Amino acid sequence: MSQQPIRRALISVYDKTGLEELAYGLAEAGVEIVSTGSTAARLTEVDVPVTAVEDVTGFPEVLGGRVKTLHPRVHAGLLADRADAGHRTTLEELGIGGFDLLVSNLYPFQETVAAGASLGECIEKIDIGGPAMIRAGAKNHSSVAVVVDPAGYDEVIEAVQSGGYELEQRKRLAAQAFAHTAAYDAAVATWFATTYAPDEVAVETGWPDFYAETGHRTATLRYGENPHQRAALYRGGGDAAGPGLAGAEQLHGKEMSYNNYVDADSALRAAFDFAEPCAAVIKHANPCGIAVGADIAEAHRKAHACDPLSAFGGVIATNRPVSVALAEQVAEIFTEVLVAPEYEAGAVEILTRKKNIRLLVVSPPDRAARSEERAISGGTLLQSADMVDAPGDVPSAWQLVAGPAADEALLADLAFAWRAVRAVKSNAILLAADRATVGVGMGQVNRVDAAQLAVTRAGDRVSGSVGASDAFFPFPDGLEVLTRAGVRAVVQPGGSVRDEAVVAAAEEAGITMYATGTRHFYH
Ligand SMILES: NC(=O)c1ncn([C@@H]2O[C@H](COP(=O)(O)O)[C@@H](O)[C@H]2O)c1NC=O
Repeated sequence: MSQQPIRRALISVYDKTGLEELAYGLAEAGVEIVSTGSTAARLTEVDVPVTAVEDVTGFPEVLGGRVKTLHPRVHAGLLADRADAGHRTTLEELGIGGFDLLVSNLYPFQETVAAGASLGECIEKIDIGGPAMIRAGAKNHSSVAVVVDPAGYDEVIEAVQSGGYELEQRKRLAAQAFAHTAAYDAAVATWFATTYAPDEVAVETGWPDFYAETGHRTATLRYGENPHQRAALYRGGGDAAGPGLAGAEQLHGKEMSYNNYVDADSALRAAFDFAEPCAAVIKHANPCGIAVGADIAEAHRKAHACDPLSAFGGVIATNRPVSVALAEQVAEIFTEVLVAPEYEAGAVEILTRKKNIRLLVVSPPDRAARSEERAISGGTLLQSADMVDAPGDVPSAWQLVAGPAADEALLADLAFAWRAVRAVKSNAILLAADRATVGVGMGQVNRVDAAQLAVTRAGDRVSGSVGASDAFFPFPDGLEVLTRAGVRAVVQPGGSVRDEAVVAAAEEAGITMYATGTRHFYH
């Protein structure tokens, strides 16, 4: 029999959202309710008949709640397969009632850790009895329905009234239940490995001996990077309510594609590296323009001007609300995605004149809070995010290695170029003027070609521009491509064994060159 009537329910919930309505519905349908301590107290307060779990177990709730439901009378009731004659006989002989429904949610361990509670409080918020019950009921889904999310309470009432859940529904509920306890256990294990009981290597390096990433599917995508690839979006469990692209709200446009997400993420990374109003235009995860401006519309105008040809069909991110002026500009350009922290009144109406543009609202991503992951065959690489706060990222920490010191305006352009080059795939050379990119050489396998590409793209604008190189010049040749074309100042990490020759080339060309001591590869 696929449908399983609900006659007896065990309710043990920390989060009491929707509890009363659920209990009224169950009581009205004549379902017997068994509950733990404060869940039972709440139901009694609202006049719902309830049996205390202690009356079922014949054992008091003890040790400050550490032992409430951890009892054979509870677990046999959850684990007995009603289709198994032997199980039924055992329950009868022992006088144990079976449960048809378990409603439970767990102590808020993750929230307690996030709130900075003491280690002792965090330990106390590790739920033991709840996961044990949930896992028991979920294993025995042929007989028991397990509900772990208050959002499912309406469905519980519907099921009770219609004669119980179908087997397929109980299987799905069990799948959700195991996902719930798995994410919970992953959070506990991660906290032990990182904070409470890290091993020696973790203490020394910050990398725990255990790593778990759990997530919920929030979208299936039409396809992956190419039409023959399948793809979906999962939102990180630890990040569930957090900021970032995976939780962005889409206001308009077609469904986001896999490549849209990748490009929008690169665009956000670039735009939010700057404190001033900044716009980044991205294609294939590389910038075709980044600029800062007095306001966001000016920033976008400057970014777009870098390479209008490539900006066609691009993805734009801004680190400021989209103004009406910006909306008017973007509405004129074929744009796949615009992602921003907010849209000012009227901006969305202007942009939606374009049927296909995807408009996303995003809370600023907190990249520092997460390790960056990359799948490799058979494993995963983790690294801390490359932020713009490395020691050599502040111009005051740079070393002047050639030519005269830059004046304020030149230094501002160099500082802009140094930040912006981080958004360019290596090997990267970026040329800028007036705090806007004018030529980007990206993704080359040698630095000379990257320099040549940047110069070619900049065209006439190369003369008087400044250059940034994501890593040192291994030979003078790459730098010479820039100086011959008219670049007047360069910032680069330095540190090549041939630094002397590179500096000599800069001196000979009469340009200013700074060394940052910090590298920003981006692959
Ligand atoms: N120890 C136990 O036997 C036990 N059984 C259930 N719990 C949890 O206790 C909470 C409900 O308790 P109360 O009804 O007292 O608020 C639920 O989050 C449930 O997951 C337990 N608590 C922790 O492990």
